[in-house]
This record gives sequence, C-alpha cells and structure tokens, in this order.
Amino acid sequence: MAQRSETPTTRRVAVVGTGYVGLTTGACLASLGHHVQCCDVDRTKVERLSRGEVRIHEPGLGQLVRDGIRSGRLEFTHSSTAAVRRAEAIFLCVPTPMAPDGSANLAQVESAVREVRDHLPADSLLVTKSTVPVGTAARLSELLDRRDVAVVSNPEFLREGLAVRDFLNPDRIVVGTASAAAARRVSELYARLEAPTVHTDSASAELIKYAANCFLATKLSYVNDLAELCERVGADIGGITECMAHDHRIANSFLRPGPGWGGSCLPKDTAALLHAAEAIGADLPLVRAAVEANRRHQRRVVDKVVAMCGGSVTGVRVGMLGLAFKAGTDDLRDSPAIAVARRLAELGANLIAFDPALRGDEPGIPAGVSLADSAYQVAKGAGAVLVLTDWPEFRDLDWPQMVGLAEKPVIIDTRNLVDPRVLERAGAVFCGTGRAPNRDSGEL
Ligand SMILES: NC(=O)c1ccc[n+]([C@@H]2O[C@H](COP(=O)([O-])OP(=O)(O)OC[C@H]3O[C@@H](n4cnc5c(N)ncnc54)[C@H](O)[C@@H]3O)[C@@H](O)[C@H]2O)c1
Ligand SMILES: O=c1ccn([C@@H]2O[C@H](COP(=O)(O)OP(=O)(O)O[C@H]3O[C@H](CO)[C@@H](O)[C@H](O)[C@H]3O)[C@@H](O)[C@H]2O)c(=O)[nH]1
Repeated sequence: MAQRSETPTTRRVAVVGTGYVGLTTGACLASLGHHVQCCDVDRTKVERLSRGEVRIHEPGLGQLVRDGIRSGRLEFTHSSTAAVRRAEAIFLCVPTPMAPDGSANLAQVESAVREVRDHLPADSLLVTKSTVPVGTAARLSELLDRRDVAVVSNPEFLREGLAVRDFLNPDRIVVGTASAAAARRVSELYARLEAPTVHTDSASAELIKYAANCFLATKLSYVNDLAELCERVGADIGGITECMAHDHRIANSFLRPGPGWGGSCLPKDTAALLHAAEAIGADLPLVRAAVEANRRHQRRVVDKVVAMCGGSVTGVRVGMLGLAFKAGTDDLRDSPAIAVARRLAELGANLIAFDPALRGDEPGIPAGVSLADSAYQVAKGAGAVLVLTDWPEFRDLDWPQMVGLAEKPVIIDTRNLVDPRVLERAGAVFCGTGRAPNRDSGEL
C-alpha cells in the first residue's frame, strides 16, 4: 500500500450505503485511522456487517472490516441520522441505477440527503461518492438548504474485485467544490495515500467519472470490433493487441476481447452520459456507437453458440463457465454472461452454469439456469461448453477431461482463455473471439 508517512489527523466520518463502494470506503477510511460509522437501509446487511460478516466477494475487505470493528474505529448502524450526527464528513455511497430512459436515477441519493439533512452537524461536509450526473452537487445543495454544510463531489474509481487495492492506491483523487477550505478538508481525509489530488469545480468532478468510464467502454468496443474483423479476414486479435500494447500511448490495458463489456457501472454510465448530452441537444456519436457495438458483440456470442450447435440450441445442454461480468467478483449486474444465458434460454437451451464466486442465492441468476458445483459438472453431458467469465481457474482446468466429459466436444471460449493447442490435442471443435475456429462444427 502506498502511503505517505506524515501523521494524518483522525476525523469522524459517516458512510451512507454499505455496498461495494460504501463498505470499501468505510473499511479503508477506518484503516487510515478515521472513526467511521457506516449505515444502510438493509437491516440484515447491517447485522451481518456488525458481526464482521462480509457477503460480497471482494479480496481483503472482510479482514479489513473485522480489523476495523476490533479497533473500535468501524461501526455499523441502520440509522442514517445516528451515523451522521457527530460526523465531520458524510460520504454518500448509495446506488444511482439506470432509469428506463437511460438517465441516472437519483432517487436514492435524494432520499438519503432528505433523511440526514436536519441531523448534519454545523460545518460538516456532504461528500458524494456515488456516480452522479453534472449538476447533482448544485441540486443537492438546494435540497439540503444549509449554508453551513458544503457539498463536495468526490467520485470513486475503484474496480470490483480490486476494490480495497484501488481505494488505497488510487491513480488520482478528485475533489470537486468551489470552496478551497472544503476541498482541503476532504483531501486531508486521504492524507496518508500517495496519489495526485485534483481539486476542481463540482461539475467537472462529476463529469470526470463519466468521461473515464465512457472512454474505457469505447476502447473495449473498438477492440471487440477489431476482433469481429479478425474473424472475417482470418487474422488473430491476440497478436494485434499485443503489438498495439507496445505503443506506450495505447498501453497494455483494456485490450482483451470478450463477450462485450458489462457490470454495474459501464452500461449505466454510458447510458447516463448519452441521456444527459441528449437532454441539452448535444450528441456523443462515439459513445453511442460503442454502446451499439456492445449489444452486437453480445448477440454474436449467441449466434456463435447456435452455429456451433449445428443451427439450433433447442433441447441442447449448454454448459456455462462464469456468470459474473468479469473475474474476481460475484456481481451479476448487467453481466454479458447473463444476457447470453437469457437469450439461449429463450431459444430453448438447457443451461447449467458454474461460477466460483457464487453461493447460489444471489439475485439476478435467470430462471432456467441451474447451478453446478464445479466446472467438470458443467461439462458432463454438454452439447457445448461456453467460457464467459475470465476466471484464471477456468484456464487451468483439465481441458482434455472437460472435452471427454462433454457429449459433444464443442467449446466456445469468448475470453480466449484456454490454450487452443490443448483444445486441439483434446479433439475439440472450438472457437474464440477474434480468431478463426479450428474447424467446422459440421464435422462432428
Ligand atoms: N461498484 C463499483 O465498482 C463502483 C465503483 C465506483 C463508483 N460506483 C458508484 O457508487 C455508487 C454505489 O455503488 P455500489 O456498487 O456500491 O452499490 P451497491 O448496490 O453495492 O450498494 C449500495 C448500498 O446502499 C444502500 N442504500 C440505498 N439507499 C440507502 C439509504 N438511503 N441509506 C443507507 N443506505 C442506502 C443499499 O442498501 C446498498 O447496500 C453508485 O453510484 C455507483 O455508480 C460504483
Ligand atoms: O480488457 C478488458 C477489460 C475489461 N473488460 C470487461 O469490461 C467490463 C468492465 O470491467 P472493469 O472496468 O474492470 O469493471 P468495473 O469493476 O465495473 O470497473 C469500472 O467501473 C467502475 C464503476 O464506475 C469504475 O470505478 C472503474 O474505474 C471501471 O474500471 C467487464 O465486463 C470486463 O470483463 C474486457 O472485456 N476486456
């Protein structure tokens, strides 16, 4: 962990919402020496967290929560008013999901502000970590109607699966407010972290978050478009992205092709930025194209499965490796794997899935998908096996055994995870993303 050596000032902090962002924020701020009260409307979650039980799959977070509780610096309550009563800074970490029209739904942010506004101490800071559209800080200031409380925009850039590491080693800390004093006080909370701090106005801080996520989504759609082209012209996307990555201006990240991008952030944030632009008569054709391409890339996965199964998946047992939107998380929100599963189920496939991070009771597992206890159980009797999530353990499976267990040796590896030479030697008929299939499935 990169931290500065100077002794930081200990502050009293409240965190509203204990999901991926709120729990990470609370536990990490406690580990930095602050006294943190976290609150959540979900009473069961609060009870579990108070006992040190963390149900989300996030490396290091459970230990950090238990350390925080033991040190007396991390507490949980279901009462937001109790949590904020003595806090100097109140972090809003509640969801901002996609509304049906694509905009960011701010209902939970606004309701959290309404709940706490009359209980905030004088001279406290209301810090927005939730991803919110430009103008939200101004709107919350109006809603708050308290001249003695500063609203500060402090977007969070952590990735799921790497939440603790990213929070404690951020690429940058963004603090958006017109008040230099409020900016200094928020920056001080992070004083032990080694990261450039950008002090800007609240509108820019709000937009920075969308700008970054939409850039990442566009980069990925471009790579997946290139992968599609590779399949048509007989080129190999792996070699192409490797050569692109040697150019330091392009860099070696976000270049892996796959079944399309997903998760709790990129889909909703691209939609929200497009909606916000449209609302003021502006257009962002690149972002729009990236979103459309992403839909096509997810559909292409289904088309490939159908083609590899000889034109129909009706009654075919299709084994799915991975349901989460990427490796390292149990989050199913807007997962391309779930979109693919839903479509295959509609087409009549019998779906069996394994994901190492899932317990089985997570919301979002589509009806018709049964969960297996292992990857080998998924392969047993399958007419096709589909790799959807880039868990490293899927690469390291005994693939000859997997192929042997299947009824038909058909493998669709959307993440290019498995060594094609191993599959070839095992006698599989397989295809990946951005490279030619090894042979026609009609040969089966
Ligand atoms: N998940 C990520 O990787 C990530 C990263 C950066 C930013 N963000 C942004 O952070 C925000 C939160 O995302 P998340 O993934 O942590 O959400 P989440 O769904 O995991 O957790 C949100 C929590 O807030 C609670 N909550 C809702 N209303 C509340 C209220 N009034 N008072 C107290 N608790 C309340 C919910 O019960 C839930 O436990 C979103 O705006 C998201 O876009 C998410
Ligand atoms: O080379 C790559 C990299 C990613 N992905 C996919 O892209 C999606 C998003 O991945 P990632 O960005 O790692 O996931 P998140 O945890 O949702 O993180 C994004 O969204 C967060 C919430 O806003 C931000 O804080 C992070 O900075 C931003 O990376 C997933 O479906 C990945 O499988 C690829 O297909 N290929």
